[in-house]
Amino acid sequence: IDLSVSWLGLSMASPLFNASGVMCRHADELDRLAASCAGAVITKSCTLEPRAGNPEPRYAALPFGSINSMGLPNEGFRYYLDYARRYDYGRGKPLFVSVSGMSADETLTILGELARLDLPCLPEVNLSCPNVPGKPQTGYDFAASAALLDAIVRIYPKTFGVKLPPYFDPVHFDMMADVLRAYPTLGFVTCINSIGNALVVDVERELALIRPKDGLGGLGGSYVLPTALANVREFARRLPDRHVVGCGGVTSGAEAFMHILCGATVVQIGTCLYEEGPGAFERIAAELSALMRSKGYRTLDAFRGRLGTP
Ligand SMILES: CC(C)(C)CCc1c(C(=O)O)[nH]c(=O)[nH]c1=O
Repeated sequence: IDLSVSWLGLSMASPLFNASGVMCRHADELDRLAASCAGAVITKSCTLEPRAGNPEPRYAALPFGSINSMGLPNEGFRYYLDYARRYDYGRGKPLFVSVSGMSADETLTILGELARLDLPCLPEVNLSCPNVPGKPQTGYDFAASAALLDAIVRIYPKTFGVKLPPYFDPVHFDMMADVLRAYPTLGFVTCINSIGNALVVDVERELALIRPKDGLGGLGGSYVLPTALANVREFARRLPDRHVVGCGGVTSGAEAFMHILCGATVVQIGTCLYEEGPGAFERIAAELSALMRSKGYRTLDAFRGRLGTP
C-alpha cells in the first residue's frame, strides 16, 4: 500500500499533516510534528507582531469535537520565517507557513518578506483573517477576498494556498470558486476552517464553555465532518486544476478516506491531533492503509475524487 503523494512539486510519504493552529505555535512543537509520522508540517497562522491571544478558557474539548476562540496567539511572523529558514527541507516533509494578518496590509507585508526569502515553504493564507470592522471575515466577503488575492499575486509570485471557511449555499460555492479560479498561482485551497461562532453551554453551571466573545467559538472535530466533505467535493469539482486540502472531522482512516474520495489531495488533522497527540498520524495512516487493502486500492490515486451518487 502506497500512501505517498506528489503535488505542487512536493513529495509526501503520508497524506496526513496538522491543521494550522494545532500543536504548531512554538518551534519545539513544530519539530515534534516534523519528527512524527505526519507527511508535512504547517505553522500557526502568524501576524506581524506576536500575540498572546484571547483570555482563557479559550479552547474546550466536546463529546464530538471542540470549540475554540484562541484569538490568533502566535510568536509573530519573523519567528516563523526564521523557523522556515532553519527548517531541514531535505528530510522530505514540506513546510507550510500559515499567514493571517490582522489586516490585509499585514498579510501583504508578511508575504512580501516571505517572497524575499525565496524559501521552499509554501504559504497558506487564512481567509478567516479579520476584515474591516463591520464586515464579515474576509472569506465571507467575496469582493474583499478578490481584492486581497489581487494584491497577493502582485507581491507574491510563487505558488500559494488559501484556508477557506465553510460555505453552506451552492451559490456561495460558485461565487468563491469564481474568485479563486482567477489566480493561476493559487495552487491549493484548504477546506475547511472551523465552523464559526458556535456556542456551547455548561448546563450545571449555566455558563458558556469558553470566555472570549461571550462563549462564541469555532467548532471543530466530528461535528464538522459532513460540512467539510461537502466543501472539499464542491471546490474540487469547481477547481479541477487546483488541489484541495481536506480538513475537518478526521479521527480515523475511514474519515481520511472520505476526504480523499471527495477529492482531497492531502488531509489535515486538527481536533483529533490536539486531543490524541502526534501518534494520531501513525494510527490514522495505518487504518487508511488497512481500509485500502480491504478494498484492493494500492495507491491514493486509485480512488481520489471518485465519490459516486447512489
Ligand atoms: C479566527 C481568527 C482568530 C480570526 C483566525 C485564527 C483562527 C483561530 C484562532 O486563533 O482563534 N481559530 C480557528 O479555529 N481558526 C482560525 O482561523
